[in-house]
Amino acid sequence: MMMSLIGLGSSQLSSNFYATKCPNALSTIKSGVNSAVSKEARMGASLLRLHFHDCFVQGCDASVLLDDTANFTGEKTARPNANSIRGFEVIDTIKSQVESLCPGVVSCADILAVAARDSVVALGGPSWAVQLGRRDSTTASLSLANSDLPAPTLDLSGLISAFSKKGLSTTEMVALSGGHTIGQARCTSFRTRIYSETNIDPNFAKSLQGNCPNTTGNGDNNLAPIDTTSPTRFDNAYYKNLQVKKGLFHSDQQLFNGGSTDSQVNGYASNPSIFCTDFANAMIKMGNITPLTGTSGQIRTNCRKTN
Ligand code: HEM
Ligand SMILES: [Ca+2]
Repeated sequence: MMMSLIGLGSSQLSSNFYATKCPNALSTIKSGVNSAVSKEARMGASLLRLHFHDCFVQGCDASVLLDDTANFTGEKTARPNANSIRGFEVIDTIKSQVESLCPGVVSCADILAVAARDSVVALGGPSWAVQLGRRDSTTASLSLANSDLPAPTLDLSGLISAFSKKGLSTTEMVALSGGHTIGQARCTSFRTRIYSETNIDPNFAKSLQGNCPNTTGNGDNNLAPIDTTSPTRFDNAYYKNLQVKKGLFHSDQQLFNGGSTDSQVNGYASNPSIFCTDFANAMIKMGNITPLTGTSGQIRTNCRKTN
């Protein structure tokens, strides 16, 4: 008994945290996600990415959701987030439903973790038991968002160290990168790759150039699917694309470029169920990055601002 009370960090989270405190919390979140994803499939991708961008900055504490104000600087203007992360209105809607059900009980950080899982499921991917009991930060970090969220220009060694800094292994990094099986990216995130790199399928590069002009400032926000084959299906096509040099980002193609992670990409490309298992386990691990628990932090009433 004493041992479980003394439990450290992520071991304080549990999958039944809201079972008596707010029994309908999880079904309410699931309905909110399903309704948003049925209106726009891409929203599933955007919600998955929100959880990732939360957890890599100060841990999974909903810091990413805090709005900038005259006297508060959040993470939304960080380079990887600005003009890019989305889904805040969906989280607002879910939060207000959960608040009317159980005021002051369910954290924004937990809503992000559950919404990420439900998004993956809604798009045909694996499910997992989300660990719960995270609390919300009263702070955010623009500088950590700029330094710790991986850039699409990173080489394999940079990707490995960005994940290692968060306690995630190279194997987990390759599995989590499979999140790029869904969603869209802006021209500015892949322009250099499609005009200057040689480890890219030439026809793939040419077709992307049509909607992403070479000159910076032209079409910067034009979108392309990250998984060119099935952008609204959570499958293993991302890895199959890498095998034929159709990774959209420089960083994606780094996972299959003659280096140490090629064999894992081959494994996931040929065995989708191993990818799904590894992805689910790595998501649980990512969701355990330095949560606030116990009496740390707070349960925000409005995910965009502290109480
Ligand atoms: C491995 C290092 C990673 C890098 C360098 C990276 C980089 C990026 C970039 C540049 C974009 C496009 C942003 C834009 O152009 O607006 C993007 C989108 C996305 N990323 Fe990643 N990412 C990484 C890992 C992850 C992980 C671990 C996940 C989730 C498990 C993830 C999920 C997504 C999703 C779903 C989108 C599309 C979002 C949407 O359509 O709204 N990424 N990523
Ligand atoms: Ca955070």
